[in-house]
Amino acid sequence: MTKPTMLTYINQEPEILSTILATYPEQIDPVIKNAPATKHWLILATGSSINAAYSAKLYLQKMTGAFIDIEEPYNYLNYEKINPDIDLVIGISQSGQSTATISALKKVIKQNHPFSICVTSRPDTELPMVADTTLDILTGSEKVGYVTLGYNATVLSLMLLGLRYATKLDLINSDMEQSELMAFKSIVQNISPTIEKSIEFFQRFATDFQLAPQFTAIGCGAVLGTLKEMQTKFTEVIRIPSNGFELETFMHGPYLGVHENHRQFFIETNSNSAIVKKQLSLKQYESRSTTHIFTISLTGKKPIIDDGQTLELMNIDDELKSPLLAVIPFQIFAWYIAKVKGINLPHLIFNDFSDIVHNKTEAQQYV
Ligand SMILES: N[C@@H]1[C@@H](O)[C@H](O)[C@@H](COP(=O)(O)O)O[C@@H]1O
Repeated sequence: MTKPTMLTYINQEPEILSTILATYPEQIDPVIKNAPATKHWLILATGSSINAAYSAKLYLQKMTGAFIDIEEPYNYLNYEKINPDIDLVIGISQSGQSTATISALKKVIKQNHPFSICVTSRPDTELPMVADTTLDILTGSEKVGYVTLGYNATVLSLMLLGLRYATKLDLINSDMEQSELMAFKSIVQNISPTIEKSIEFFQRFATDFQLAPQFTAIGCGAVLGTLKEMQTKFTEVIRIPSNGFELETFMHGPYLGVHENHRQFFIETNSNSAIVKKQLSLKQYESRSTTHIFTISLTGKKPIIDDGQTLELMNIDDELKSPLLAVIPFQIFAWYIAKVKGINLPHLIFNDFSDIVHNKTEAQQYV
């Protein structure tokens, strides 16, 4: 049997995310069956899983009306004071074996006794044993450590958890629930065309990307998690300086690092006009220093600056759902850029890492 690659898993996203939708609400109902009404949520996760949490956060917040904090578990465990108002905690670990997430979740449960949910692809591991209930993201164990499928399955699973929870608590009615589901369906149906368009876009700019010494992605709102995932994925596989910055954050320091070979990606979503204007002014300013500016658009509008370097994706009216498609180009680019740069991803490196630093309860069997 041939070994799966990152691309194998990216190509499974249309099918698995459709399955997640098709099993709604049966998959989620048992998870929230005993959940009380809550107001202060805490999400603990690291790596791609915390990026997924940021991607779902604004949608979750809108649906549930809860205040949602997201924390890196190791820092939280060792330094932070636990807010006594936290009444629901979610620990996310796709492998179920990130040690800091397990320990931080235990600590919050011990102190506050909140309702606790584990989100994972492996319900048979350590993290689910700590929580009241487990939401399985239905991907099975992802054998490639540079996760792609698991990231997006986590984003959708979290969003649907929020949708069902809001329905259960009568915060939204069933018509609204159905219309949200229809919107998710049309986005998920668009994953395959988005993969194709992203590959075509990569092919057009393959040499430009291959020669890149540095990548930066910029955007705001719900795509904050996408920007962080771009940073994680590009660093993991392309292994050159790669950062994702919130729009305003970029304007307070990082802009000074621009140079003529800097590759910049701007993510455009259906934000309000003031944000659109501000982002455009930054893009125009940056284009004075580098010609390597690319835009990923989810607005359905023709680019204001028609520079031929815009990847026009589906129009997503509700910008809070944009992360589900916005990440696809970065996953595709990460895989193909690593390839053209001659990085042999199936050749595993730092194989003794987990054994020595104990970031996971056991070494992962990646391929
Ligand atoms: N290389 C992987 C990352 O891709 C992953 O995001 C992180 C967190 O993993 P988990 O979601 O299993 O807690 O673990 C590893 O470091």
